[in-house]
Amino acid sequence: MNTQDNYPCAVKVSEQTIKFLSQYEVAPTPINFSVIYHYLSKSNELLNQYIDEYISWHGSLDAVFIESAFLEFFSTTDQLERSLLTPFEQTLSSTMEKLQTQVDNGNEIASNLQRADNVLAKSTRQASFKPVLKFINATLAHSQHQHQELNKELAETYQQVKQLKSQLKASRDEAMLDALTGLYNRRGCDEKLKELSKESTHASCLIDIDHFKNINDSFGHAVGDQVIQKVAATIKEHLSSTDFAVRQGGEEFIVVLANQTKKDAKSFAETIRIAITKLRLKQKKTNAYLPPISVSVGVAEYQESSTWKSVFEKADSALYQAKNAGRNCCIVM
Ligand SMILES: Nc1nc2c(ncn2[C@@H]2O[C@H](COP(=O)(O)OP(=O)(O)OP(=O)(O)O)[C@@H](O)[C@H]2O)c(=O)[nH]1
Repeated sequence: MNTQDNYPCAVKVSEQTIKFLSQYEVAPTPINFSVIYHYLSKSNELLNQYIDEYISWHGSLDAVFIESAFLEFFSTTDQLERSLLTPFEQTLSSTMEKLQTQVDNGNEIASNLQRADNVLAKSTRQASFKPVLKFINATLAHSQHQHQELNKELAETYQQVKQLKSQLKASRDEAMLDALTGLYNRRGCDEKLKELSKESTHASCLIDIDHFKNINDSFGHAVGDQVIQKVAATIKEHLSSTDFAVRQGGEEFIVVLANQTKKDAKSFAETIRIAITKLRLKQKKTNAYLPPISVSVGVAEYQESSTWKSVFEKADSALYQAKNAGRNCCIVM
């Protein structure tokens, strides 16, 4: 059953999941919910076999087994969010709505009872109904109180799910970033490239710090790291909202300029190159200035029939030429 894009179907399976879990007296926690939701939607044959075998052998289910199924069949944060948190959040939200409707209905009944009570108060003949009315009122009040308490608990769980989702998003975003510079890493680069239109023209700049080994050798690795950070910050300052920058590794960076040509990229690369030559970096320990820094840049263009792999290879050849041409320059291919 494909519940992915089918909201009514997903709600139905969510409700069946809650019933199923309560039948086996297993709490509807996000993990239990997710595993059984997938089991009932028959989205994974192996998962179904795994659970069916356990039930036929033990005649029951328990949270420890369900957690083992979770570890076996669900692992990445993406799966976790898609398969577990989102359906769980939807079910919680629809359950809360239903409860609220019941509380509202209860309020209406309570006000009707109050009206009946007022009428009876004026009549001495119907006095025997009064204790009955009182009993119904007390039962209703008790049930409403329970509903409200349950709703409060569900609202708290709902908040926890929301928090978990934003933590997952933060950790997913973090996994796409380079820890030293805050630019995208290779994985982030792959993800960002997927967002670009395959039919448009884009440009790529490959930027490499010149003679970086000398900086490390003369001032140490920590200063080398600070130079990398400074160059990354300079690149970042010049990006528009549609561009993105990547630390490809070591002292090499990629900038992708969305919907721009290699001519645009050349002028962007020149701006960056000049800005970097103007940096005046001081070593904190000695207060001495570091020698001027420069970068070489290779530019290549993505067109409709290109692959990004071929574009980066072209940019790499252009960068190689820029290094051979004496560095501190930009070559377009
Ligand atoms: N500080 C620091 N150094 C790094 C890092 N990653 C790589 N390196 C160093 O960067 C240096 C790169 O040196 P090379 O590839 O020879 O290039 P280069 O000295 O910049 O010379 P050209 O590119 O030819 O101008 C090596 O010494 C690496 O050890 C890093 O994360 N931090």
